[in-house]
Amino acid sequence: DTGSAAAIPINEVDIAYVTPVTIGTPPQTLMLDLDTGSSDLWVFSSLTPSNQVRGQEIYSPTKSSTSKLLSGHTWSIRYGDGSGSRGTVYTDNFTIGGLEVKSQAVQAALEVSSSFTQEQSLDGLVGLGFSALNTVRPSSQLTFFDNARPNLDEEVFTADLKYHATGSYDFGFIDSKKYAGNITYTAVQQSPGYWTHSLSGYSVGSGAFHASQISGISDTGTTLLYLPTAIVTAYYRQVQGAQNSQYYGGYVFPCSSTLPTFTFGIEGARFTIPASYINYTRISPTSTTCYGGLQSSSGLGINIFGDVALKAAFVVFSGTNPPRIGFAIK
Ligand SMILES: CC(C)(C)S(=O)(=O)N[C@@H](Cc1ccccc1)C(=O)N[C@@H](Cc1c[nH]c[nH+]1)C(=O)N[C@@H](CC1CCCCC1)C(O)(O)C(F)(F)C(=O)NCCN1CCOCC1
Repeated sequence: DTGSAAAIPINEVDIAYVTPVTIGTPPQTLMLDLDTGSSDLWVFSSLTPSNQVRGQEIYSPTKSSTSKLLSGHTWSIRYGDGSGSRGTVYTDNFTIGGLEVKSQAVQAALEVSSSFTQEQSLDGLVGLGFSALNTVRPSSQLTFFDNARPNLDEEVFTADLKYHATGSYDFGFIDSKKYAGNITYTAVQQSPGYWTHSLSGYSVGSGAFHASQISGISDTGTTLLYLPTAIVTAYYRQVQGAQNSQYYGGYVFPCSSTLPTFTFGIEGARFTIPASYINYTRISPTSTTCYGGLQSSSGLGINIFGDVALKAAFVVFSGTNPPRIGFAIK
């Protein structure tokens, strides 16, 4: 089997991407954020208190003839930006882009934090990390990818995220029309459950390439690119008027600045992030100060290769044994 679905930016600065999925019988369509940085599939539901729902589509298990309560099971998750949710668990038929998993664990929210309530374009998440990270207790549940894997033509899914445009996620096949040249693969270390791998180095603008192993996670659910402070200061040293603002919690610069590109290595291959991706957003609609798409990871404890980096490439998440991740120019 295979599947293919759209990855649609939820706002004009690509803060996140959502994908249409269907749950249950008859199918209920929700827009979910496919997130390789976590492994819970959770949705706004008919069980979510109405004062916590603001425009989101909800999953109603009682309206689905194929839903089953996974009795006695609960879940609770906290994300890196402090947001979180918790609830109960059903199994039901779940489809992404024509690829169906019967009795997928669907985690129905009984409570969501305010940032989820405020994000009306996001009806929940599909965790595509390793199932070891799933928070359902007493027995943890498998991700959509892990459930689908035995039926996939190839044990892969791919991410083709785009700058200010709709991209795609494919399951079970690698679409050679979506990239140019070869795919360069590198080893993934799957503990504790992220797609953890190394970059082989970086360069700023037309500067020399600095070879160094930089370990981090490729995370479709994180907006920006977070790297070690030394690399980030080297980058912003090239930007007139840039400063690391305590007030804004990161590097800001005059929106009129000319930014250099940023290149990262995967083994021997090189991927260049255009300057426009790093001129992330104005700090407020009328401001002439802009916030960078490359920020320091020092507060996170982990380097995160988020959407700003991933949208510069065609990325193959390979569930083979051992797992690996591939990058190609597009
Ligand atoms: C633009 C921005 C200022 C950087 S943002 O912070 O607002 N962007 C958020 C994403 C977002 C999109 C839309 C609306 C609101 C928030 C962002 O990039 N958050 C990151 C990480 C971060 C921390 N600090 C700065 N950024 C995050 O938490 N990403 C998680 C998914 C998000 C959660 C909020 C909703 C959108 C999806 C994540 O799963 O990718 C993660 F990997 F970072 C994470 O937290 N994974 C949870 C891992 N646990 C480990 C223990 O077992 C359970 C799972």
